[in-house]
Amino acid sequence: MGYAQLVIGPAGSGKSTYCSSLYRHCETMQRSIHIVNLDPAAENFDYPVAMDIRELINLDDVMEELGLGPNGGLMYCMENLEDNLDDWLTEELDNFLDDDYLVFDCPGQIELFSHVPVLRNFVEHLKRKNFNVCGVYLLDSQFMTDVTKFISGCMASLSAMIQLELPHVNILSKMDLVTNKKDVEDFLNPEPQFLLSELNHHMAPQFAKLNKALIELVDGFSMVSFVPLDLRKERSIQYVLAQIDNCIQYGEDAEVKIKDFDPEDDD
Ligand SMILES: Nc1nc2c(ncn2[C@@H]2O[C@H](COP(=O)(O)OP(=O)(O)OP(=O)(O)O)[C@@H](O)[C@H]2O)c(=O)[nH]1
Ligand SMILES: [Mg+2]
Repeated sequence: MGYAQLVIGPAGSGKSTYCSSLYRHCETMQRSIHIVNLDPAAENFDYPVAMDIRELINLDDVMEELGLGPNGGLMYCMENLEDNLDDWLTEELDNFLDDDYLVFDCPGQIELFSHVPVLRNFVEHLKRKNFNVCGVYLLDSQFMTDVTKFISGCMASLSAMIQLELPHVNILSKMDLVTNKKDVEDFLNPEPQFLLSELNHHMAPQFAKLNKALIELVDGFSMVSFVPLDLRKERSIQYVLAQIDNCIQYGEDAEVKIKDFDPEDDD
């Protein structure tokens, strides 16, 4: 059994920075973790890259040879990854041990988790290879200052969650940039009633029915919950990691072993 985080979220939401901070945190904790680059457009890395999509396909070559722009080129690369799940990915995964912990740093193009099946098939493949996978959705806290932005962020996260069908943890990134913590705290675990009244307050009266339907939808999926992440604080990283570990049952076997061990039995 392996463990994996699929780190997703809009462009610039802090995915790669999160991956490198997580790597350093685990290094300090003497915990083994491998970061995988799934972004064919990435160039600089703050973490050792354990596996790299750029070894499969090169974005510049694709753009030049097929006359595609950066986004079309990226989609082509990701579809190429999808075509190579059974050979390239399988071979690469064979390099890891049975209970290794992999973190996949994904590109930020929203298409990847809205209407193309690439990531979903990628995840299905990981599951077939016996990985416990968690979707880790990053949203920039800078976009979390009023209810309309919050709902729009929830919708994007929800569409990823539905598309991937994975245990899902929402993270509010870049908390160090938030000057007024109170503004954001309102949205970490909000009551549906609070969201609805805020939304009605922001929108013209003819949207009242739509607002109600939106809040019911978001509430119905019980996903209106974000874990704040402040990368300056070890404790914050540790807390986020514990939430994700819990989702993929990482460490539970170890815990059982400790619980089963009764020092009284020793004599
Ligand atoms: N202050 C602050 N800046 C951050 C944090 N995380 C990321 N950034 C900055 O936000 C920008 C984008 O960060 P990345 O980690 O590259 O974001 P990404 O989600 O990997 O972006 P794409 O790969 O392009 O989708 C960079 O300039 C980072 O330095 C954070 O926790 N605090
Ligand atoms: Mg990145």
